[in-house]
Amino acid sequence: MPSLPLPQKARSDVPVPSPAVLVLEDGTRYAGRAYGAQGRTLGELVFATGMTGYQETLTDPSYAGQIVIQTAPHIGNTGMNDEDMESRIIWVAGYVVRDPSRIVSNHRSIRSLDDELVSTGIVGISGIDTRAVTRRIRDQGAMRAGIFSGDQAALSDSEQLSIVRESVEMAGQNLSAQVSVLEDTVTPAVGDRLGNLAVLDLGVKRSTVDNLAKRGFEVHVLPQDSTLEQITAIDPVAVFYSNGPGDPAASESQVQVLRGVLDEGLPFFGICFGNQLLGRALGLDTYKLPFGHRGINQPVVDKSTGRVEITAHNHGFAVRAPTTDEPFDSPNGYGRVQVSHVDLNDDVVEGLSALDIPAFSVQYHPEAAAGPHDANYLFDRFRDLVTDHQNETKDAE
Ligand SMILES: NC(=O)CC[C@H](N)C(=O)O
Repeated sequence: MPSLPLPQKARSDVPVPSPAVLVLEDGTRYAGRAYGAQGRTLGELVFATGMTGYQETLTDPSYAGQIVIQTAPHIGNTGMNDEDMESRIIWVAGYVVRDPSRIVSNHRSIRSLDDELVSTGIVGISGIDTRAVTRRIRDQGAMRAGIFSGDQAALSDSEQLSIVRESVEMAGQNLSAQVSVLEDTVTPAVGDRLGNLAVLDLGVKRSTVDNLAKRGFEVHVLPQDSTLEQITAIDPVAVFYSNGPGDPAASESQVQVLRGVLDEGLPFFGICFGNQLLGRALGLDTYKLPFGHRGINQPVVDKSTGRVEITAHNHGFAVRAPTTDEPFDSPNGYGRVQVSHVDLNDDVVEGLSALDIPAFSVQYHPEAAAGPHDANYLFDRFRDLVTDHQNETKDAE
């Protein structure tokens, strides 16, 4: 069983670490030390390669149901603060790190990551060679896994493995209800007010709301099960679908609502899960990637300009679209569609643009926190789409 060595001799001033084990569904086991809360947790094991931004990763609702492995070896050194939360809580199902920082050193830090994991009940494991686990997932594909510590560490190897193998797969899961707001929450526009924006909250991040508000939208974050009537009731100038956890193939009702939005002619922008649901509304399928994209240095080309952006990603599914530079017809009759962005590592579709209706989306994160801001122009593109649409509607009157 591959593992990093435990300290050989316990020092009297350092608490003796409790053992923990990471068990993959293929039967591989990695021994480590309990980190954060102790007990048992199950989820899809995914690796994130960002060298910064662990707080933003942990609080990104798109990670619900997933055990996150950080390839960055040293985690927790800047502690936790109130400003970098992407949502109100930590969403990961479990956390796998190599070397947790023993001290917290940042002027903004108000608590340690370890304390936060304990107080919020997130079961983690440290002392793991996270890059070795990552290589395994890269070669074998995404897997279900479990972390067992505390009394759960005493279960036999075969008991632990069968618990992992009986756990739920990510494919087919609709997790939107777990992460969404229950009531409309409003963030006022910053600067000149463009109008109300209806944001369907499938797991929206704070940075996205801030970026939209800065473009002049009064941002109404609406529950994930909002109907078309509830969306149009706020008199929106446009509609936005957020990022979020789960399998886009399992979000039928949100796809139907989006078709209603497109039929109304309302301008639309979607990010990540929102891109996948636009794809489905236009009549395309989604599929599961072998191990997903999660990091902050993915090269993506914007086909309309030829410009390459370095971008932040967090997705395990993608849209299947014809691999052609030419526009193709939407199978659902929404006119021509163009694959607007492509990942240069693996040619995965990273953006869609409808040419005959005011709708576009990207699979990656223009709000990038942490991460480069190369793609931040997409929020301007959305604002311009909305103002152009407003001008065209006025001209037609
Ligand atoms: N960040 C997201 O919106 C992720 C979308 C979807 N859950 C996926 O894994 O592909």
